[in-house]
Amino acid sequence: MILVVGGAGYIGSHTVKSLLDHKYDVVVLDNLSTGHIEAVDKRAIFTKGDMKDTNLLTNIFENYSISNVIHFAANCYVGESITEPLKYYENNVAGTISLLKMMRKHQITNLIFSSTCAVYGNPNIEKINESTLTAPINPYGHSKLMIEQIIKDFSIAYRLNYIILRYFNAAGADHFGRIGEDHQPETHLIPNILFHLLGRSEHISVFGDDYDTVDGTCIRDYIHVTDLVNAHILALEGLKKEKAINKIYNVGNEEGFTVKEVINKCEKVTGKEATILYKQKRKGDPSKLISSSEKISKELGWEPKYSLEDMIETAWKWFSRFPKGYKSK
Ligand SMILES: NC(=O)c1ccc[n+]([C@@H]2O[C@H](COP(=O)([O-])OP(=O)(O)OC[C@H]3O[C@@H](n4cnc5c(N)ncnc54)[C@H](O)[C@@H]3O)[C@@H](O)[C@H]2O)c1
Ligand SMILES: O=c1ccn([C@@H]2O[C@H](COP(=O)(O)OP(=O)(O)O[C@H]3O[C@H](CO)[C@H](O)[C@H](O)[C@H]3O)[C@@H](O)[C@H]2O)c(=O)[nH]1
Repeated sequence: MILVVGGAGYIGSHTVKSLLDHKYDVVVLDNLSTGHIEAVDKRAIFTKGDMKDTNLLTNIFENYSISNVIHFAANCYVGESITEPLKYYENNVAGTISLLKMMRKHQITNLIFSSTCAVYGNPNIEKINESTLTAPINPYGHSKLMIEQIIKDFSIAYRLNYIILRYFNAAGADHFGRIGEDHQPETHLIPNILFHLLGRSEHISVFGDDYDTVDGTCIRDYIHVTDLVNAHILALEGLKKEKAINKIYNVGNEEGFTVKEVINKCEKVTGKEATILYKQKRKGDPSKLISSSEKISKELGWEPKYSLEDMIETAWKWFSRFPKGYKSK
């Protein structure tokens, strides 16, 4: 049985569905701070609660035969992490320590952890690989890098097999439009462009237009949530065969798009025209992040299947059907 911590969130809920489709039994633990009960597939066992609640974790580990933990739970907004750093260190770092302690106590030895390209900070290179220097520029990135170190040290001292996945920018939704991205407030670029194109906001804000990039706006590497989910399925299978143990992998498309290019692509897919409002740079934003995902391709056989267009199309399908997210269901 797999314990998915944070399984009611955006990436977690898509992963839960796929795990169940792959015939894994799943228990979800989520405090619903940013997640949604409606996003959790009914075939999974759902427990509402916090990963810092040791009694609750004891109950879960005593009642279910958990072989692996997939850990998505975190606060994950770059901007908010600058204004509320303690929230990030407490929930992300202290929360993970609590989870690890309980895993140790109950002899659960397999972990997949959601890290981020934010651990690299603002590297001035074309493609980032796993050996690129880690130098976060915001508390969110710092919190994730601290957790990576804690997991490594924990694994040396006690028995733990781990895989750390450093995702680039997740986007898109389930291809059947059943679940999607629903954050309150939404800070991510693609949903905000699509909300605007749906008529739910007057304009799309673009944060900064004088970065050192082709058109002055930030470059990111967007990866379809389904491709990310597939990386977890492969990681789980890798851990089972012990061939990928204690590794860190980037997960991205190896292609960068500026904010303006993403807006253009959204206009093309939806056939609607956006009104852009240029604003100040957002604090803590690196100018360019593009992945090299060669390592995970070589070692786990992972390949991304979906383009930026696919991400926008599936997100558009989700937002058009459920313009108020899970509340409209
Ligand atoms: N979305 C991205 O582009 C992106 C990129 C890189 C890394 N990540 C990482 O992937 C993971 C999932 O991201 P997401 O976009 O799905 O975020 P999300 O906010 O949609 O999901 C996080 C889930 O964790 C739950 N949660 C938070 N704190 C908890 C706690 N203390 N106990 C129990 N549950 C708790 C939330 O309720 C939510 O359901 C995060 O760890 C994030 O840092 C996301
Ligand atoms: O309304 C918006 C929203 C975003 N942006 C810009 O679009 C780019 C992407 O921003 P997002 O907020 O969509 O994504 P981030 O790169 O800030 O962060 C996301 O990806 C990171 C990894 O890069 C983290 O892991 C994090 O969890 C996740 O939120 C940034 O340059 C941002 O300034 C805008 O111009 N307007």
